[in-house]
Amino acid sequence: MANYFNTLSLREKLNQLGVCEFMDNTEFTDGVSALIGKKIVVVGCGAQGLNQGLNLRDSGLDVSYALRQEAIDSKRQSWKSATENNFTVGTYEQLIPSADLVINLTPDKQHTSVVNAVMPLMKEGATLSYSHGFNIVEEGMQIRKDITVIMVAPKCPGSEVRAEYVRGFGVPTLIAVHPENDPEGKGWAYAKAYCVGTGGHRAGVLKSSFVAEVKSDLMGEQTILCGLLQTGSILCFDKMVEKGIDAGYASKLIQYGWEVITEALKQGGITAMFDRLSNPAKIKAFEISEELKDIMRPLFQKHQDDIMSGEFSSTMMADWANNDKNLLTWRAATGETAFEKTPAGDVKIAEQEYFDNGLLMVAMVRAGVELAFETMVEAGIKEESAYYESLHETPLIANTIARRKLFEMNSVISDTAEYGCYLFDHACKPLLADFMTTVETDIIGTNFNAGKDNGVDNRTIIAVNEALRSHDIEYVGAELRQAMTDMKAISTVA
Ligand SMILES: NC(=O)C1=CN([C@@H]2O[C@H](COP(=O)(O)OP(=O)(O)OC[C@H]3O[C@@H](n4cnc5c(N)ncnc54)[C@H](OP(=O)(O)O)[C@@H]3O)[C@@H](O)[C@H]2O)C=CC1
Ligand SMILES: CC(=O)[C@](C)(O)C(=O)O
Ligand SMILES: [Mg+2]
Ligand SMILES: [Mg+2]
Repeated sequence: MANYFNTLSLREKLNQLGVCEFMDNTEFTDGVSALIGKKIVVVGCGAQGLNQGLNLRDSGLDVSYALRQEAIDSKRQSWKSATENNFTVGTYEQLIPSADLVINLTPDKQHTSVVNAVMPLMKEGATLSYSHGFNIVEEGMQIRKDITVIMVAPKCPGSEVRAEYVRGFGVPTLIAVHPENDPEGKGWAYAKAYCVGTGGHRAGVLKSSFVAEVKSDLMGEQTILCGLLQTGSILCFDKMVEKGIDAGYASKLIQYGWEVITEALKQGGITAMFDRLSNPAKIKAFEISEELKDIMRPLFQKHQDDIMSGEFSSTMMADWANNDKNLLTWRAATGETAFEKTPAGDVKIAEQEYFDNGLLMVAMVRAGVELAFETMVEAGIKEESAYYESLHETPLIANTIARRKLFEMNSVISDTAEYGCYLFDHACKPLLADFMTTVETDIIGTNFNAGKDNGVDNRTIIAVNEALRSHDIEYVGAELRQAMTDMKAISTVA
């Protein structure tokens, strides 16, 4: 198999990268009806598998799980998750032949072997679905021509797919039909019904393509969503401890700080997040984020270039062939960092304090969100897709860090995202080394406003406010958030 994207002409590459149509509510008036009475069989019951299945069942659909024999025999976690939630569990041979929709939610590295095992068992005219385009685009997997191939990709970690659904909201979702596999023309009806079943239509849905999804998802996860939050957590923690801040305090400020500051981001964009700072702090955080953007821009561009060329995929697939040696080594090393090994202190931190004592974190979030958005759009990804993949998903990843630090984030995200996160982290830490030598506790660990009056130069604050609100991400974000009428505020740790 060859990388499907690399077989396309430049014109077709740009066409497929540019597929992105916002689908408003009127597109979903049929709800889940296209899938009522259909047998849905989910292969894999992990982060996405369990949580999507719970949502689909709660939406009235017939869901069961086909697990690999060894998961059943040795009662692995996936078997426990499916049976403890009272789902029917069976083998491929037992459940696939009668399935109308087979949802493949196994790890990307297993897709080729899983699809090769499952496809011969699928009945004529069945549908196969993915939540990430890697197997089709980066590996060029060929699917039997009578099978419809669709994608429903939540722009969110599995745990939050469920958490937002339970709150009565949902998560932004990209849906697609593989142009090579829509023999009966039913792909979009199935993809829309499946998307409604997960609650995605309440947050926002883009009619996308396998190419547009994979090239943006890899970029978002490697840079702003996981990579920068990992690098930022480690660098900020080490800096505070180096400067004598209590380690328990430093740990708590970071573990919960990303969630608190990005809750403002989720509700009102970068402008709203910066508005939580005093004027002097806003100007300082703006200046820091401009400097961080200049330092990190080449690294963001390198990640996007390597994703577009297929260089990233071949690097990661070499590790698959080497039994995930790098992934497992880097996962263990992350667990040994001081931030991961220092529990959050039993200390009260007021919600506002996370902003006043965390200017560097606010600056990192702005720098990362804007850089990821700019780099994706420059590479041919449309703004709506880039928004969901950068600004909106950052708070959802931050929710996982608030639960159990980087361990939780790296457990809940896919192995593909985790691998890319470590690649970014290894390159970004040295890149920021010189900058970090200039950092004092006034921008991370203590209240920036202490001992200062609130005065600023009028022209400076006017220019900063204009720069923050005039970024393209703020316009597309305001539009997309208007459609998020069901968005719920989450209670953040004070
Ligand atoms: N994680 C996330 O938040 C997101 C993931 N995605 C995509 O969703 C898909 C699933 O990812 P994710 O939920 O993270 O995966 P997980 O690693 O969380 O779960 C994988 C599941 O597949 C099973 N599995 C592992 N190896 C095999 C195998 N060889 N054959 C059959 N089943 C196997 C595992 O069960 P066991 O090991 O017990 O057999 C587990 O149930 C991927 O395509 C990913 O890119 C998309 C958006 C976000
Ligand atoms: C959670 C998500 O959207 C990721 C980061 O793309 C993934 O886990 O692959
Ligand atoms: Mg993603
Ligand atoms: Mg991903």
